[in-house]
Order: sequence, then structure tokens, then C-alpha cells
Amino acid sequence: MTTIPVALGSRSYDVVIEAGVLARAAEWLKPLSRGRRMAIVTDENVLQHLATLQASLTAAGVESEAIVLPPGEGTKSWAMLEQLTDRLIDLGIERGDHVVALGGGVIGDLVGFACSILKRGCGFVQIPTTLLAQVDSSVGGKTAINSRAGKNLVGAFHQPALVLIDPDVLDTLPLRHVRAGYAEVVKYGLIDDPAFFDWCEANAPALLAGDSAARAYAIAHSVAAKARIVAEDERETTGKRALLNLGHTFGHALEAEAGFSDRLLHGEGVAAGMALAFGYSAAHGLAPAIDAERVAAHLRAIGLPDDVATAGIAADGETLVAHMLHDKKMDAGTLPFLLARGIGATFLDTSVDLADVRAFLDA
Ligand SMILES: NC(=O)c1ccc[n+]([C@@H]2O[C@H](COP(=O)([O-])OP(=O)(O)OC[C@H]3O[C@@H](n4cnc5c(N)ncnc54)[C@H](O)[C@@H]3O)[C@@H](O)[C@H]2O)c1
Ligand SMILES: O=C(O)C(=O)C[C@@H](O)[C@H](O)[C@H](O)COP(=O)(O)O
Ligand SMILES: [Zn+2]
Repeated sequence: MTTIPVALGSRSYDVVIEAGVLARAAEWLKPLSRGRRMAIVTDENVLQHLATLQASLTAAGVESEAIVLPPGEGTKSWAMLEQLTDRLIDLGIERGDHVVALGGGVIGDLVGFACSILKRGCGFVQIPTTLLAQVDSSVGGKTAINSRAGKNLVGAFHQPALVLIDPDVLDTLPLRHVRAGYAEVVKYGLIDDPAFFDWCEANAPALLAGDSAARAYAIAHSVAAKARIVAEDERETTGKRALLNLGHTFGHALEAEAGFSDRLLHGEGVAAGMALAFGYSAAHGLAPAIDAERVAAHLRAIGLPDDVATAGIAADGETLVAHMLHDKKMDAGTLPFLLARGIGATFLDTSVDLADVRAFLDA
């Protein structure tokens, strides 16, 4: 068992990683249940793992009630937020209770946000069931739904009380979603850890094939990287946490163009966005062209998009930049970009001219 603390003072919590931990989840959840019925929120594709979780709770004498939502990015919506909060209120959830989010980043983001506003804030636990959620979204307390105008535009910082990661649940995850989650894994190498990028190049095939050692290493390494960054800059105010946004300004614009649908998964948008950020950096003499090509080649080799066209998007630079103006990093009318000086050397550039970005995207 690996336990990684997220050090945030009174909001600190542990990320517990162990194969098979879902079947023992009650060991951690029973003390949080206060002898009361626990609400578990999940989606229709996670029912097998819901059964394992509920069996563990039942065996420990903890009652639970499942709320099963439709799968997909469309669930991060006002309509689902309303439905979910009404249901939690009907169940009598109190501030001192902990709601369990069992699912991918969609369920985690929605449940976390619902819990941030329910009775002005109740507790929640993340039990992530996708690679993306295990390496990224379950840790750090960013919660949100999408608005008509863009990605994650309505949300809150609300930390979970605990994150329980069972890598074995990934055995049922379709390969397309494993690949999409991998984009957020390789992101940590590109941000500030070139040795981890080397590891990714060597081990991505094993990881994608479900090799348990590669999977365990990638999850623990990613969680440790995210925990370190979040502990330094919980609310993205110093520029440190913004590094986790590498590829996201481009990626969210591509996702918006795809209508936040299965046409382009979040991780796929991030992959294309990271390749674009490196391409832009190289085109402007900031990073060696060979690094940008190495990043794009790696993403292509494992079947992820590496530009606008391979992301399946036909929009021009002007359209994509218009989406970017909703980016949450906007500051007094300026949009800072995550660019790179090379692999493992990402930085926040506040001097990017959007006309250059338009021209780069059109080229
Ligand atoms: N809060 C954060 O810090 C953060 C970080 C990264 C991404 N995100 C958000 O996360 C979301 C994407 O998350 P995601 O990629 O997990 O998508 P997702 O939650 O839609 O899950 C992907 C698909 O896998 C299914 N699924 C989940 N677990 C499964 C399992 N074990 N077996 C079989 N099917 C399973 C789901 O039903 C869904 O169809 C985006 O909305 C993104 O914005 C948030
Ligand atoms: O945790 C963070 O900080 C991140 O930026 C992680 C990202 O992978 C994630 O997609 C996040 O939700 C994007 O943040 P946003 O502020 O651009 O919505
Ligand atoms: Zn992301």
C-alpha cells in the first residue's frame, strides 16, 4: 500500500493506493460514516465497482444509497447539479457527512462541486475509477461543472477528506479512456520532470496494456507530483499550480469546439494542447524544435492527437482563440500561456500575443 499525503494544513488528507482496496473500502469509510447511511454517486458504466464497494460497506454494517447518473461530459451540467443536490438533500445529507464520488473525473468534479455548496459545504471522498481520475482529478480539490460558454467555468476549490485508489478497477476501462488518462500522466514529465518523460516513452506501451507494475508506478508518481504542486499553491495564485494547466488552454478550446462531447475526450484535448504548446514554443524560438517533435511523436505513437486536425476539429485560429478568452487564467484582460523551454521545463508566459496564437493555429 502506498499512502501519499496532500499537505494542506487543516484540509490535509491521504491518497491511499493499493490494488484491491475497493473491496476493503469500508476500513476507511466506516469511521467517516458516523454510523449513518452513506450516499455513493456513480455513473451507469461503473455499476460493477459500485457492487464491490457496497458489499464492503454492507459487510462492515454501513448502510449505503447509490445515486447513478448518466456517463459522459454532459453530466457536468447545471441540470445534473440540481438533480444531484436535490437527491442529496432528500437523503438527509448533513454537513458532517461524507458523500462518496465513485467514478471518473466527471463524477468527481460534479460531486465535489455539489458537496462544496450543499448546506454551504459537506464532506466527500474520491474513489476514482479512470486512469485520468486516479492520476489527476481526484487530487487537489478543483471541482466544477461546465457552463454554456466553456469548460469548468462554474466551480469551487473543495478538498476531499480522502482519496482511495484501486488500480485494478482500470481493468474494465475502455482503451480509449486509458489513453486519454495517459495524457495527464505524461503531462507531469513535460512540466518539470524530464526523467519521468523518459520513463513514459519507455513504459507507455506496458501501461496502456494494463501492466500492473507500470500502472502502479505511473499512478503513484503522478499523485506525488500533483500533491507536491497543490500543497505549494492550493488555489492557483502563485503560478505554480497553473503548470498543471499545460495544454489546457488549447485543449479546452478544442473541447468547446467539439461541444464537450465524446467527439473529443478531455485527455485527448490535453494531448493535442500539449503538442500545440510545445509546437508554439519551438516556433517562437523558446524550445528546441527537436523537443517539440519528440513530444508530438510520442503522443502520436500511442494513438493520441497531436494537433488541431488529428483532434478532429476543423475550426480556425480566430474561433479557437475566442474560446480561450473564457480561460480562468485570464488576468486583467491578458491570457497567460503555459509554454516550454524544453521537455520538463514548462513556464507561464504572460507576454503571448493572441494574434500570434491565431496565426500559429491557422498555419
Ligand atoms: N478536477 C481536476 O483537477 C480535473 C483534472 C483533470 C480532469 N478533470 C475533468 O475530468 C473529466 C474527465 O474525466 P474522465 O476522463 O475520468 O472521464 P469520465 O468521468 O467521463 O470517465 C470516462 C468514461 O469511463 C467510464 N468509466 C469510469 N470508470 C470506469 C471503469 N472502471 N470501467 C469502465 N468504464 C468506466 C465512464 O462512465 C465514462 O464513460 C473532465 O470533465 C475533466 O475536465 C478534472
Ligand atoms: O488541478 C489542476 O490545477 C489542473 O489544472 C488539472 C487539470 O488537469 C484539470 O483538467 C483542471 O480541471 C483544469 O483546470 P481549469 O482551472 O483550467 O478548469
Ligand atoms: Zn486536465
